[in-house]
Amino acid sequence: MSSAAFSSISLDRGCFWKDEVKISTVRKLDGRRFCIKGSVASSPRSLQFAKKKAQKSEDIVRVGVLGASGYTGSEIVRLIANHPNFDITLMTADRKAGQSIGSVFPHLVTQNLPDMVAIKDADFSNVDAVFCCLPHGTTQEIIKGLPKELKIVDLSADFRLRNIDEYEEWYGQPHRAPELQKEAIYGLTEVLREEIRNARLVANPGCYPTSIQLPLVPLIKANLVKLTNIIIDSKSGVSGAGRGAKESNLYTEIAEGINSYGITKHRHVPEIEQGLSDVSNSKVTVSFTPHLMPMSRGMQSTIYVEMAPGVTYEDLYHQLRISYEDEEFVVLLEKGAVPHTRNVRGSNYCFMNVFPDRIPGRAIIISVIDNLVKGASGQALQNLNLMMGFPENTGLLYQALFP
Ligand SMILES: NC(=O)C1=CN([C@@H]2O[C@H](COP(=O)(O)OP(=O)(O)OC[C@H]3O[C@@H](n4cnc5c(N)ncnc54)[C@H](OP(=O)(O)O)[C@@H]3O)[C@@H](O)[C@H]2O)C=CC1
Ligand SMILES: CC(=O)N[C@@H](CCC(=O)OP(=O)(O)O)C(=O)O
Repeated sequence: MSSAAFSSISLDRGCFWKDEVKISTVRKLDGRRFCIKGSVASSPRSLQFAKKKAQKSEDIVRVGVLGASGYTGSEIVRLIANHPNFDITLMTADRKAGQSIGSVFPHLVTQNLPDMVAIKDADFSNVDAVFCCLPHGTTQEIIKGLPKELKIVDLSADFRLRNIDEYEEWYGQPHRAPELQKEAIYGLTEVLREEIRNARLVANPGCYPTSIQLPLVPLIKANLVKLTNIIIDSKSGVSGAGRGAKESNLYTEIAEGINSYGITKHRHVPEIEQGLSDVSNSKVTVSFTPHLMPMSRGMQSTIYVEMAPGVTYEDLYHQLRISYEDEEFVVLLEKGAVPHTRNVRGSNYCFMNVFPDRIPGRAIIISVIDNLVKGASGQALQNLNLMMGFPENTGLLYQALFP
């Protein structure tokens, strides 16, 4: 089926309400229907009700956002505005310390939140959990100094690599909190859900590794693809590089063109290889080339694989279908439908599909996410929901922005 045909297919979501809780029914693109159990209401009236109800039962988690003045921090603030059980009690910034969130991000001006403070002035006595949205390197020192009872979801790369020598090799600096590294759980939600549920410190995956591991992990686990010769070509929106001013990210440098970068040495390579090796029980290596696209958010990974002997494209499609049919945020499109970044923009969904290559024995996989949501803050919220015992989808049921 062509991409034009895909635009006429609807996800056919329906819903009903029970005790102010929204129960959604969804028909996946292959026609089967399932229920999203107990999705919390997202209408403003019901949201207020849910918050009041939660306050009564003291079911509110007090959340700190470290690095709220950055792109991923501000996405956390946007998402939590729709969360019935999470309240932000602390936000930090560096250069923008002392400012309100609305003055730094005018789209968040309606949020009635405390001003952002410098980390050194942060008071954690009113905080149960933090999202750490800081640059790598800085993060290890800061997390080391946080109260030990805090639950932490770290969006940086500082605790993703189990091997601290590998961290030093790829990040060019020694690991400054190796004792915490041992405790950290890698936060690829759909793959490590049970471990994440019981974790105190979660290392949220990088955006490229999320878009790549979600399709490859089930296929590698099922021994359907060869572990050699995996070629990955990824493209990212510019927000992937953060809000800090850099000459190479000026409009004039980015618009009307694309460029590859980090060829053979991008620091997500060891993270991708660690995740794929874990599920195959042998060392997997990949060729990975990222590209910068003239768009603000969105990410696509195109993955070329050689299938194991006797395996067909139909087997890959079937495996992805059974792996993700009960997952809310990973959607395998109908056969032939092409994933578009714009169809996941602003949402926590990963859309994917697999195509037979014209070269016998090979297949092409495409997956798309919003780098700031499923690739960062959305997945982080999904993880904190699990760590705090709430339904994983709470506060995350946004459809993509369109157009
Ligand atoms: N952008 C993306 O798509 C993704 C990003 N990530 C990771 O998430 C983390 C945050 O990324 P992003 O939001 O894009 O980055 P930004 O550059 O947009 O924001 C960084 C934040 O950290 C603060 N900060 C910077 N230096 C310090 C410091 N020395 N001490 C305290 N605070 C500091 C900044 O404050 P101020 O602005 O006030 O100076 C700002 O709030 C990074 O580790 C990034 O790699 C992960 C997945 C995807
Ligand atoms: C477009 C762009 O520059 N993207 C970033 C990746 C963003 C990300 O996920 O980085 P972390 O591993 O630090 O969390 C990069 O290539 O470095």
